Amino acid sequence: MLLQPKDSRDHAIVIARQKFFDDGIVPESDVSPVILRSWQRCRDSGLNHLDSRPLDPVGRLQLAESRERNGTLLAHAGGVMEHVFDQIRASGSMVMLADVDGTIIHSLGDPSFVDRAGRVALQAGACWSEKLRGTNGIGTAIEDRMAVEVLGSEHYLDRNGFLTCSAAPIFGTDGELVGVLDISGDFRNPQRHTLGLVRLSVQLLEKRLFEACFPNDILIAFHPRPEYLGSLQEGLLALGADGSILGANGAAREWLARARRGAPVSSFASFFKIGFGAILDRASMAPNALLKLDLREGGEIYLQVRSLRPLMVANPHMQAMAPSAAAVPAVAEARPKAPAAGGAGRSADVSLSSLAIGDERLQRALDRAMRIEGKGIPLLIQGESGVGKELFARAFHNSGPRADGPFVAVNCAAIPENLIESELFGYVGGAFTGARREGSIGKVQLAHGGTLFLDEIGDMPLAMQTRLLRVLQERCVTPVGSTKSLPVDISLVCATHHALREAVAAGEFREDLYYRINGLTVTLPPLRERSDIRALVQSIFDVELEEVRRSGVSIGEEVMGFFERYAWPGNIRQLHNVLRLAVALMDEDEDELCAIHLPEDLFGSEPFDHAPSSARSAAAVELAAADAAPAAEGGRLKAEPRSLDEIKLEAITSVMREVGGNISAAARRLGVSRNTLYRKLGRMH
Ligand SMILES: Nc1ncnc2c1ncn2[C@@H]1O[C@H](COP(=O)(O)OP(=O)(O)OP(=O)(O)O)[C@@H](O)[C@H]1O
Repeated sequence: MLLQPKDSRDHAIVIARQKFFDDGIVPESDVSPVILRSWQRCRDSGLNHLDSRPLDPVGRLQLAESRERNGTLLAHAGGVMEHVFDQIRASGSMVMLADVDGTIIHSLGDPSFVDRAGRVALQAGACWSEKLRGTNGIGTAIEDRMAVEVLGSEHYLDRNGFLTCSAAPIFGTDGELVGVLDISGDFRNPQRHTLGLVRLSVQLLEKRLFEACFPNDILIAFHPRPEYLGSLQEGLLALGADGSILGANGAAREWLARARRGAPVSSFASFFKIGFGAILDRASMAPNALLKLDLREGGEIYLQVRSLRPLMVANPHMQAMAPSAAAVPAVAEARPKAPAAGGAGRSADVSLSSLAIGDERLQRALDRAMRIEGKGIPLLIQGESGVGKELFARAFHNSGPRADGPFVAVNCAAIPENLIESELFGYVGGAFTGARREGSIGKVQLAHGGTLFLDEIGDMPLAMQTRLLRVLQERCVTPVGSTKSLPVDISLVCATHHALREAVAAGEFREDLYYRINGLTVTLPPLRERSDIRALVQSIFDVELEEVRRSGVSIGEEVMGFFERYAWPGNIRQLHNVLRLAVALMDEDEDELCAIHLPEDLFGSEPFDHAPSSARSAAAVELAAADAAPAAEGGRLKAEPRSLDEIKLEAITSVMREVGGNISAAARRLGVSRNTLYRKLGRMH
């Protein structure tokens, strides 16, 4: 459309409306194609431009559900919207965030330019889909998947002619639509550059969503011109440790498609001339440096490695080299824990009696739990992280009458807040954006006839606590998006390392739910306070030896004494990992576990110089816990029994430490290529 003075432009649109609505003429020269396309869509769907019926906002529950589904989007959009609002505060405009259906889920600003009814229409809960409200910023941006400006009379419904709207669609990491950002104000006071501001804000938001989606992967930014690195125009790729492309932002997607002339690009290697391992080596030597690379298809590009987190986890020395990346928060593990490999029997066949190996406090907990088997009394297990709460829960299940039924574990702290509901209760097909067409069965339903284990129940959001309470009271579950309740018969076991009573007092945990889940509470002792450490060490060691088909290996008295005195901040999980690593480090001909098989970071270079006691420095304790962490994660996620490969990976970690994190040196020492080493390290996470 030609740029005209405001009044004459308004006038031209008003005339065009008359031609369109009264005479049925399509005024192509007077109206922009995007508006005209939208008018035609609205007319084809039977919408009357004179329609003035009031439109009710969606119900509170529906709004709450949408806000929960869009939790990640909301979390990142909040700051961006406030920043935008600061820029336009004086103009009396509103900033709005809508979901993919066009429902406003967050709005900022006071629309003093409209009456009360108009104000309601611009608040959270109002739906601005094109189907309901005709041509408008939000609805038309959704339909056309592009940024649009809808000024005054360009709105399809006469009654919306008081508005001017600038909106841009927000795309997720797979290029799917996740929402719309819109700025709306009085049509008599249009602001120049508003559409540009919306576009920029959406780019910023998409960038934040991208970074949040791949916190544990290698991120590289690139652009053909170095001055664009760090700008919103840069391409961003998330890569696995083997160089496979896990995600690309909009700029990267466009650019890759152009560079490969439409052919799919699945890995770094198919794109750049230089090997991925060499890039990472250079980046670890000079973090944040700009690297100039030659492309396979010709030409060159500038690139910056932003996050090396997967490699840093394997190699703590690299953290010091890449401080910006070190700040990337670890993402909670969304998958339920895989069965733990137990020293006192494997999790699949562990029973309450097999856990009893001599500690009195533990014995009391086991006795009490045995007494409530099969009686339908919920069990609450308390204790520090890593003391074996999940193993205890499995043992409780295996020892009771439901042993042949399912044991379903859910880690409430590990599931993003907006997914807990669908994870627990399931959903029907099409219940929300991103939902699988065939729907999904929730964990509560999966546990029907067996045991539902809710780990870290203290971290369950309040809204979910209410829903869970209803399920426990009514013994029925209603999947998201369904109206049908399904009966469920479950035995409930919960675990927490929080003092739940205090959480109740602080109003963070529902009191009624607290009483419902703690029919019986047992508290498992921390490892340092157990009197049966020796027996526990021996039984875990035996299982680890068996896994690598070894026998006839004993534990040196010096080491055993150390184990008994050590503070074990990571409890049995840490002990388990220390023993697993020790077995991997022992040569075939060695028949005694001694100090040299233990992680240096745990005990220092002279293992027994630092008598372990509560007097140990906090830093040393932290180191020990950190040392156990990578293996702990690996151990939790992998199904038993462990393969030789997994044991090798743990040995690689140790060589990496020895060579100070130098990938090339580690590769030389291990006799493999750097790429193989990166691949193996990547597989660990
Ligand atoms: N009695 C035991 N014998 C052998 N291994 C054990 C025992 N108890 C726990 N473990 C091992 O310790 C690790 C941690 O156990 P588990 O996951 O049950 O602890 P947790 O208290 O639930 O931890 P968190 O609070 O972090 O979820 C697992 O690898 C498990 O196999």
